[in-house]
Amino acid sequence: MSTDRSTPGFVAIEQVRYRYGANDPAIVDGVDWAIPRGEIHCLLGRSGCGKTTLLKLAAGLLGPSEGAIRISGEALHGPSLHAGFVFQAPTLLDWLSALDNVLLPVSLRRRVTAADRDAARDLLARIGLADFATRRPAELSGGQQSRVALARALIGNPDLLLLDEPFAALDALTREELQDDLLRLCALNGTTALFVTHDIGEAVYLADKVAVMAAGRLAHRRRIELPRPRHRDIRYAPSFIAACRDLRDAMDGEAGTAASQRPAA
Ligand SMILES: Nc1ncnc2c1ncn2[C@@H]1O[C@H](COP(=O)(O)OP(=O)(O)OP(=O)(O)O)[C@@H](O)[C@H]1O
Repeated sequence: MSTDRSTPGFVAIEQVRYRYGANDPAIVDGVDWAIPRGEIHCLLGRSGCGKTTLLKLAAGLLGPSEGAIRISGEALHGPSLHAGFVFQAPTLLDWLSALDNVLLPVSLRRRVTAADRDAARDLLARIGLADFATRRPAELSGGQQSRVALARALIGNPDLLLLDEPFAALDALTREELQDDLLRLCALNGTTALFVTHDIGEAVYLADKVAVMAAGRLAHRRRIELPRPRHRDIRYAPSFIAACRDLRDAMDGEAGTAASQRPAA
């Protein structure tokens, strides 16, 4: 898609509700959310509050029970062709090299060209894996596997990147490096991203805007005004710490509210 990347509401989630079964409670319960082109928005919330379900709705992997999801103004009726995905586990194919894993989305659609191979090598180089292109996943560390998964999601230069706690299993320092890789690659292509996490610091570091989800609703939203490009030193800035504290308070407040709304045992 070649429309203006500054158009507001590139991703528009409009009054969306979702129930897994017709008589089940709404897991996503009346969510409104607009993500302008080129922005990174983070969805923060405790385990089980509905984050992955909302991400699957945004991906078109689930269809809303009520409401609509639009990408660039068009209602989504199935898996989005314009989105790249990064899941909690890297989910690489063991028998393919790192390079061929990155090229997988292309090879599933058509014959891989020399230009595709160059693009994949370029992506691997940008995330520090230039010398690992021929290695199989088992010969890579967890952090390197996550980098390959990120490169695979970006190979088609998607307009939208959807990430579901992609770095949760990594140690803290590797996670910070991956966050920097992600910010660099998104900035390079103006990629719009929706990133699910339960880590407050990760959300503040990455996001233009953070939404706190509790019991299926977006209970609190906060724009993150920290300058870009962001550097890891910013994590010690008073404004960073204040944003983390505000979001933590929102999560604690919503946890109390959600608990008080649960039926008594
Ligand atoms: N396929 C399904 N069928 C029925 N219920 C489901 C299904 N998938 C998820 N749920 C329920 O929906 C609720 C929200 O799940 P979801 O995975 O969206 O939460 P989450 O916030 O992403 O949690 P986590 O941080 O632990 O991944 C949970 O109560 C879960 O049990």
